Amino acid sequence: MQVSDNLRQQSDQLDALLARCECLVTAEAMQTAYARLAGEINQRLAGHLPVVLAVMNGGLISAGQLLPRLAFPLELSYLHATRYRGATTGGALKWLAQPDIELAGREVLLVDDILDEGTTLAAVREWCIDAGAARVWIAVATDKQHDRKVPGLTADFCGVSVPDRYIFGEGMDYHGYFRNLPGIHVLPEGE
Ligand SMILES: O=P(O)(O)OC[C@H]1O[C@H](OP(=O)(O)OP(=O)(O)O)[C@H](O)[C@@H]1O
Ligand SMILES: Nc1nc2[nH]cnc2c(=O)[nH]1
Repeated sequence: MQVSDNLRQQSDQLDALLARCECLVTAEAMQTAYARLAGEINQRLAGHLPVVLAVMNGGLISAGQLLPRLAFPLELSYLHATRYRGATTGGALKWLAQPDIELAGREVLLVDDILDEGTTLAAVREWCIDAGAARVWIAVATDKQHDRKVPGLTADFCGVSVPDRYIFGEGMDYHGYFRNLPGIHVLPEGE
């Protein structure tokens, strides 16, 4: 099948953009961060039979990196709550899918790619508590450094701290693309 000129052009533009972007955290450094994060989670949650919830879409890669490194029985499900939907600034949270595991009385580990302002994880944590979760833990691959966080919301487990810029890779997108990129990348300043 022939790729349309339009798609080919878009693909070339994305390649050109990526070539101008800066890599903030290398793929190797992210592997080290996932391994440390998993070690911390193993220490805290082994024996608790937690429910691990990947926060889609961004949490897909973090969950995929962490889960094989968790050395205890757990149940896995996912939820899809989004407020950026391809944009570089956040809007209202929209739920697209809720978890299919009963959370009452369970310890729940939310896994996501980034804690930015915290609106997403605060709402998801609240939802889990309303569903009867005994305790909600938060694990993120990245934690963005600024003073706009939802008060009281912190990650229990964090891979790397990142500066206050729009980043992508390791599950995070740029207009829907680049989630599959290993490592953390930023747009050139001012773009
Ligand atoms: O801390 P916040 O400011 O709320 O931002 C963090 C959220 O933003 C991203 O999700 P997004 O809404 O982009 O959906 P996606 O996972 O499908 O990319 C990311 O995966 C987090 O869930
Ligand atoms: N891709 C991406 N998604 C986000 N969601 C919240 N902050 C960010 C960010 O910096 N990059």
